[in-house]
Amino acid sequence: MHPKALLEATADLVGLVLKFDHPADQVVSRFFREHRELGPRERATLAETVYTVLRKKLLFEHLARSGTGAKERRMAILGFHGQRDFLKSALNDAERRWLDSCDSVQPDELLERHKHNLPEWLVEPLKEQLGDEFRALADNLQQPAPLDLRVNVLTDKRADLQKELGLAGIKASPTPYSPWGLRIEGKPALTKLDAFARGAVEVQDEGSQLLALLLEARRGEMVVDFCAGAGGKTLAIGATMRNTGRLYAFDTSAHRLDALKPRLARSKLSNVHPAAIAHERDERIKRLAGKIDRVLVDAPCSGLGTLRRNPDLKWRQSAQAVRELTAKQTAILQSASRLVKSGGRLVYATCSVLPEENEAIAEAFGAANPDFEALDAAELLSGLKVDGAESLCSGGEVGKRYLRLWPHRHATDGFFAAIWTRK
Ligand SMILES: C[S@@+](CC[C@H](N)C(=O)[O-])C[C@H]1O[C@@H](n2cnc3c(N)ncnc32)[C@H](O)[C@@H]1O
Repeated sequence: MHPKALLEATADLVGLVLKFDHPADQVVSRFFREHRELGPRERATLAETVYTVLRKKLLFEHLARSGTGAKERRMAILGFHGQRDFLKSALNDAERRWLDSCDSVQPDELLERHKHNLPEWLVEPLKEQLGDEFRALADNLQQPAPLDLRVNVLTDKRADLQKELGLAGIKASPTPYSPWGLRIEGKPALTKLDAFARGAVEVQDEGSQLLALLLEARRGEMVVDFCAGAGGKTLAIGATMRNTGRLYAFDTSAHRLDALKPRLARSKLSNVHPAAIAHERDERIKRLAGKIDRVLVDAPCSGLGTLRRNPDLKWRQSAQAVRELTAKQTAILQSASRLVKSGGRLVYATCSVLPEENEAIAEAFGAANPDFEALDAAELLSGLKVDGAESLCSGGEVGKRYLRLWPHRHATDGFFAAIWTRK
C-alpha cells in the first residue's frame, strides 16, 4: 500500500477509536472486517499506531496543537508505527517540519500530565499507593504487555511445550511465578500452531494464571467460576481438577460464555458446565447454596490493571463508573459466598489497581461475614511453591494478606485477590 494511503487509513481508524463509543479492540476488528484489502503488515501498523495514540493521548494532543490539518491525522503521524522515512514520504513539507519540531521536544519541557498520560482522577489514588514508584508504573503502562501462554497441565508439560515452541522458531521462557506459564518473545502467529489447535496452550497473562492457582481446586470437587466470561480462568481451574468433579462456569452474559465453547473443545475438558444466569441471585445459585467446595468471583471491574493491553479504558472509565461497579462487586461477592460449603474456599479477584474495588470490598465483606475467615495469599502461594510469594502480596495485619500484582513490579497486569475459608 502506498505510504499516503496507509497514513490516511490509519488516521481514519484513529478518528473512529478516539470517539470512545466502543472498546478500541472492537473498533479495530470492525475496521479490518470492512477493509479486507489491508494485509497483515498494514493491519499491524494500524493497530500499533492506534494503541500508541491511546497510550500517549495527552502528550500527542499537546504536540498536535502546533500542527495543521485534521487532528486525527496529526495524532496518527505522532503515533505512527513504522520507519521514519516511510512515514515522511507520506507527509507534506509543513507536516515534515512540524514532526521534526515535535521530535526535538525535550522531556523537561513537558508537564507531568504529558509524561504520565493518565486522567487526573486516576493519578491521586495511584500516587497514594505507590509514592515515588508512581512514575515507574505510569511509564510501564505506556508499553505493550508481554505475551504469556498457559500450558494445559491436563495434557502437556511446560518443559515439553517450551521445546516444541522452540522447534517452531518461537522463543519461550518459563514465567517467574506461575508454574504453568511461558512468556513468548515477540508476537508470533500462535493460532496457526498445532499446540494451540490441540488445546495444549492458551493465551493468558501470568497474573490471571495465579488467580486460578489460588483457588487450588482439586480432583472430584464441586467448583464454581462465578463470573466466568469467556472462561480464561475456567480452563485453568478445570485442568487443576484433572478433568474430574464438576466445574460450573456462570456468567450473566450468554454471549461471553459462547466464546468459552470452542476453547473448551480444544482443552479436552469435560467437567465444565457453562450456564448463563439472570443475575447473581439466580435460582440456580439458591439451589447450590452451601454445596460448593471452591468459588472464584472474578468480578466485573474497571479493568484499570490492564491498561497496557486496553489503554482506551483510562479514557472510557470514570470515577463515577468505578463507584457504580463497587456496588455490583459487593452484591456479587455476597451472593456468590452463599454457595461455599463449610470448610470451602472463596476467592474474590479483580484486574483493577484501585483500592475501592479491591481491599475495600474484601474488608467490608470480611466485616459483614464473620463465618468467613481470611487466608493469607502469601502463605498460600508459598505453599504452592511460587517463588517470591511475599513480594506479590500486601495488606492485612502483616502486609501479605492480598495478592496485589503490579505491571511495573511483576510484569503482569494489575491484579488483586482476597481469599477466605468458610468456618
Ligand atoms: C472480569 S470478567 C471475567 C473474566 C473471566 N473470568 C476470564 O478469566 O476470562 C467479569 C465477568 O463478570 C460477568 N458479570 C457481570 N455481572 C455479573 C453477575 N451479576 N453475575 C455473574 N457474572 C457477572 C461479566 O459478564 C464478565 O464476563
